[in-house]
This record gives sequence, structure tokens and C-alpha cells, in this order.
Amino acid sequence: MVTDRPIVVAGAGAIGCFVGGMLAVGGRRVALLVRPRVKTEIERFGLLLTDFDGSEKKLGAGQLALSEDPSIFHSAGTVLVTVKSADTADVADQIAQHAPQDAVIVSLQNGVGNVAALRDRLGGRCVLAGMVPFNVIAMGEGRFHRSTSGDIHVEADEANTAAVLSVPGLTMRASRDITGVQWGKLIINLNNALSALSDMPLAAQLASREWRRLFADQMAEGLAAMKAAGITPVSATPIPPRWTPTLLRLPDTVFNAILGRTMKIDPEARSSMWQDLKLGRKTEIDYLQGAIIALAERNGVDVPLSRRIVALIREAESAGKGPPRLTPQQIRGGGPAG
Ligand SMILES: NC(=O)C1=CN([C@@H]2O[C@H](COP(=O)(O)OP(=O)(O)OC[C@H]3O[C@@H](n4cnc5c(N)ncnc54)[C@H](OP(=O)(O)O)[C@@H]3O)[C@@H](O)[C@H]2O)C=CC1
Ligand SMILES: CC(C)(CO)C(=O)C(=O)O
Repeated sequence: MVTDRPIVVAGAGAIGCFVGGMLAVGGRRVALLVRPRVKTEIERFGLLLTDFDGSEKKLGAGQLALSEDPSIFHSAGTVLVTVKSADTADVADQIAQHAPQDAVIVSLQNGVGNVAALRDRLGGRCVLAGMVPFNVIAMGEGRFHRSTSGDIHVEADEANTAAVLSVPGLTMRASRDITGVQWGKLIINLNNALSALSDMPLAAQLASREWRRLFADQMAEGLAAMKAAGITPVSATPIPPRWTPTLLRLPDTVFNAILGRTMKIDPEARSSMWQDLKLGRKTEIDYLQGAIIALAERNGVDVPLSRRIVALIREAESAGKGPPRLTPQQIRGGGPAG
């Protein structure tokens, strides 16, 4: 890692603006590769980074470099990849063309395939996997809100990239089993689709046992597919993935007491997939439930609920009317997608 050179965020939206902004507040030189609309927003309002604990940080537009031109990678020491999974290949090509050969590339994306896609196109460069456990919502007018707790995990390396990138308020932990951590996150991300289909904030959804049971049933399918493939998912919380379906099915009072001890989640929290449907964007469903279905197919495991949820998300994407507000019963069957 080249520490005296800028950290360039490749594709700054919710995660990229929050993480890049926190690093800049922490005194790092940060540059954001952004779309013109995000550039205009930050130039006009600056960045306001708010947190579930009520704290906030302000940053003027002049405290970061902003550009829609990939030549912004030219002096990067570190590149943080924060585009949606479908854009990974394109952004990798831009990094390959413009970033120095010795820049360290860190994927902060969900899903389990982005690092392989980056390594394929960035042969010979140092590409590290990462996992962001917390949720960030783009609230508009330059405000990015972190609505749940947790530290970022970064694949352990000799240069200790995780420690070098940590600043007050944004801790990155080195992980020796980042593949397990990414599969563990994928299991949690199966709820993204339920949050998008329900149009409910995450806290309200998790407060409902009916929604938790649906999440647990989907998670059980995913865990069965992983077990058949010999994959051991690792949790970012003290609760092992194999216990999570049982925990989700518990009565509200017991569940709330355990959740309250393991993570903070505020009423604003909404999954990134909910944000995608809300804005009429294509979702990452193929990289989340899609990864489970592919694994299940290869290992002879049946995952009907995951298939049904993919169909419902595809239907919502094509309808282009935002989150369809389905009930758990409609999602389980008898709803619009056959
Ligand atoms: N939001 C969250 O709470 C969390 C998200 N994640 C993961 O992090 C990743 C990023 O998610 P999120 O921040 O929500 O996504 P966003 O869509 O908010 O941000 C990605 C941004 O990158 C832009 N972009 C894509 N390609 C380029 C390019 N070549 N040049 C410049 N800009 C580009 C997109 O623009 P455009 O839309 O115009 O293509 C968009 O503005 C995903 O894998 C997600 O699953 C992980 C944990 C939590
Ligand atoms: C909400 C969270 C943090 C977990 O599902 C997430 O990863 C996302 O929104 O994509």
C-alpha cells in the first residue's frame, strides 16, 4: 500500500461517499470517481455524514477531489471499489487503464464474485476483498446516513491495509477468512430483497416475527446450499450463521433482547436493494439470491423460496413502480409472480 498517495473511491454512491468522506474527515487525501449528478450534489452541499449514534461530520466540497473522469486514478495509492456488482467489470477496466500498477485495490461490495471479477481484469495487481456490515442511506443534499453498526472487514495482508485505512469513527479489521466473512454477509443480504419487496424500514421489518420467519426460511435454504458445497460462512457478529435462523424465529421479546446486544439499527435503515427499487435501478439480486441458486444447482439442493424471491424482484424491476409493498404471504406464494 502506498500511503502517501490518495485513496480513490471507484464509484461513489451511498457506501463510497460515506467511507470516502469519513477517511477525508480522518485526514486522508481522498478522491471520488463519481457520476455528474453526485458531483453536482457534493459541490453544492458538501458532505454531511450522520450516524446511528447521533454524531455528524461535515465536509466542504474542497476537502475531496471529485471527478467523473477515470484519470482521477492516476496517482492512487489505494482504490476502494464501491460500485454495484454489475458495474465491477467496467470500473476494473478503468482502474487497469489509469491506476498505477502498485495501487492496492479493495472491494467494499456485497456478493461473493466481485473480487474474482476484479482479479480477472487486474491480473498482477494486489486486489483485497472487503465486507461492509453497516447500512448507508443516501438522504439527498449531500447527506449520507450510517444507520446500523459494525466495522468493515478487509482481507489480511502484509501491509496491514485494514489498519492503515482505519480512522476515528471508521474501523477496518483485518480478516484471515474473508471468503467466509463474505459468505456470512451474503446470508444476511438475503434480507435485502425482503426489505425491497416489503417497502419497510429494516428495524420495523425485524420487529415482525412473520417477516423474521420468512427471512429465516430463506437463510436456511442458503445455509443448506453452502453446507452442500463445503462452504463455512463466518458471522461478523458473535452469533454464528447456523444459529441465526433459530434466533430469527424466536418470539419478539427474546429476539429483541439478543439483537439489541449484538448490533445497533436505527429507524432510517433501508437495504441497498430497497434504494435501488425506489430509484428505478436494476438490483443486485443476481449476485445475492442468484449466487445461492447457482450454488444450490451445482450441489443438488432445492431452494424454491430463493427462486420465488428472484422472480418477484425481477417483476418489480420491470414494473418500475418502486417497492411493491408485498406481504410475507404474497412472497411465499399466491402473490403476483407465478
Ligand atoms: N448501501 C448500503 O447500505 C450497502 C451497500 N453495500 C454494497 O456496496 C456496493 C455499493 O453500494 P451502494 O453504495 O449502495 O451503491 P450506489 O448505487 O449508491 O453507488 C454506486 C455508485 O457508483 C456509480 N458508478 C458506477 N459505475 C461508475 C463509473 N464507472 N464511474 C463513476 N461512477 C460509477 C453509480 O452510478 P449509477 O447509479 O449512475 O450507475 C453509483 O452512483 C454494493 O455492492 C452494495 O451491495 C454494502 C453494504 C451496505
Ligand atoms: C443493509 C445491509 C447492511 C445488510 O443487509 C446491506 O448490506 C445492504 O443494504 O446492502
